[in-house]
Amino acid sequence: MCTNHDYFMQLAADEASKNNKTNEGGPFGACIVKEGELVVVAHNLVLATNDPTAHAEVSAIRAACAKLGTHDLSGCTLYTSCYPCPMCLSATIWANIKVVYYGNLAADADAIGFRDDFIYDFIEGQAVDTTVLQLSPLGRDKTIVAFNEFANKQDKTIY
Ligand SMILES: Nc1ccnc(=O)[nH]1
Repeated sequence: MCTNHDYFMQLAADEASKNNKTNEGGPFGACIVKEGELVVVAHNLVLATNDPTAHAEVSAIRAACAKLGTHDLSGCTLYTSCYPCPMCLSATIWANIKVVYYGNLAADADAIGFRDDFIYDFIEGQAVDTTVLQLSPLGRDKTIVAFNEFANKQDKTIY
């Protein structure tokens, strides 16, 4: 069991290292495992795809969902070379992944120039630089319409 854990984390770590040679994105790798079997290995693709959301974990979730043909990764385990950023943590929860193993800490990512820690601070209202994002309410009377329709919809899917 311990051997498998080490094996899957090594896959994630090697995938992260690859990016230092190919420059497809930051040094982050991840893999998703189901019932002890590898589903996908993925790495950060932010630079290769011009997609700021293409973190290793999101890329792994997208690939696993495509491969398994579902939006629901219940029963899957995520191994990631770094503690997930808030976006990836949310994506993990949305995907119903319940078990995550991480290698590096958010502080380790901060130490090499990534803003993981900063975003956590921002969400907690503790960021020093609050000019990074202006977040204002607007037009709820317009937007609530679709929510009211959904509330009354008979054939809805909740995820
Ligand atoms: N934890 C992470 C931070 C930034 N990029 C990633 O792919 N992963």
